[in-house]
Amino acid sequence: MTTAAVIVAAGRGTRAGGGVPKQWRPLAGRRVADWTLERFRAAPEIDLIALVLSPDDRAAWEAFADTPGLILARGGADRAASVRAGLTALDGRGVTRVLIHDVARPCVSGRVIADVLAALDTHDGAAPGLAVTDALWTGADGEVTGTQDRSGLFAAQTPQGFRYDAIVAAHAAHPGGTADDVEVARAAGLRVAIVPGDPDNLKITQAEDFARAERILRGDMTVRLGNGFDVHRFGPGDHVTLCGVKVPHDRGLQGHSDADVGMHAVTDAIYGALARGDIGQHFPPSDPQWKGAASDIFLRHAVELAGQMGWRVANVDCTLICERPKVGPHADRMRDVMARIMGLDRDAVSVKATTSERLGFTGREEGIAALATATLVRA
Ligand SMILES: Nc1ccn([C@@H]2O[C@H](COP(=O)(O)OP(=O)(O)OP(=O)(O)O)[C@@H](O)[C@H]2O)c(=O)n1
Ligand SMILES: C[C@](O)(CO)[C@H](O)COP(=O)(O)O
Repeated sequence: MTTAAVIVAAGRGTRAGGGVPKQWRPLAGRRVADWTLERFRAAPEIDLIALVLSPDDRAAWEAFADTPGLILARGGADRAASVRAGLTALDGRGVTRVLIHDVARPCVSGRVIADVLAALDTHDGAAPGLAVTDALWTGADGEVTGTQDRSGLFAAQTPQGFRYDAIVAAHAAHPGGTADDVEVARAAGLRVAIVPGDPDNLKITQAEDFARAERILRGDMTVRLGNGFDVHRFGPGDHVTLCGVKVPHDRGLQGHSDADVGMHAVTDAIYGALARGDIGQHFPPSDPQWKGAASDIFLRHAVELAGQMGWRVANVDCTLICERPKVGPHADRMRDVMARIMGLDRDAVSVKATTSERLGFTGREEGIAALATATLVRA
């Protein structure tokens, strides 16, 4: 089963104003589109994403051109035409389920994505909806002209999910002019389930919606913590590399890279705070290009990834566990080296050491272990 997302981002955002289409405007430290894409990249169920762009948004085409897992499609004159372009771009890729989402809904949650997909087990389509709770009026010339029955009414959200072949056929058969893809699906006779929507999953439409979305995203989580742990065994050699510093020793540390156990633990703590796996996933030991690699490559990558995801490292704390070599005389140099790599002040980087009282593998001087904690804050 291959699950794709079509994110339609070819609109002009005329109601939001601002001189730039709303998806390219800043929001809580990133662009609206970056938040939306990140939400789908973070969803474990999503295998690939088609991003539908306006031919006029040349900078976006260039920026996203070589992004792995992202297929770019040329948008049309209205939303439905852009959806069709996204669906066509997925043709021949074995897609069985597709979620269609407005780029202008950057606060969509993993819960909503999962619920829509789960409902596709029993329905041809599924979409989040919020039961209307306010009274509904009709009005004209600034006056109320009547009250509408709100029972059974829902406010429709995205992502709207469908079996891929069914929604492609439904769009091909529809003359156009629809509000959303659920309308297209129902016109083709498909059954669409309503799953609980999320009040925070707003569509940025008017200028004032940016402030609400910003509050939601910033309030989402402002601090993240991650931990890292690593061990390397001793082997032949005349030095060890710890937290980027070459320390003379009567043995070396063994590993695929330079075996910098401290820097590896710090790197893993950052990946951990981002919930993005560990060094081995990003730099597989089976790949010969990382043999003997200096570990600053890994740490730089983790810090860059944090930036791309809207986070910055605030501080790290690393504890090296070994009987020898003595770390204390080198600790400040280690802090300086790692601070420079991460773009931090030395005060935000702690390196300390302990023995294990001659107990265990570190006590027997078979290897060195390292523990690290990283704090990330919103960039
Ligand atoms: N030709 C179009 C029109 C709209 N959309 C996308 O459809 C979604 C919902 O549309 P809407 O909120 O109406 O966005 P805009 O069309 O950009 O806004 P406006 O109507 O204010 O211009 C948005 O993600 C928008 O980018 C699209 O991909 N192609
Ligand atoms: C698809 C949609 O998000 C459902 O609420 C919405 O209809 C799209 O926005 P528009 O303002 O109607 O173009």
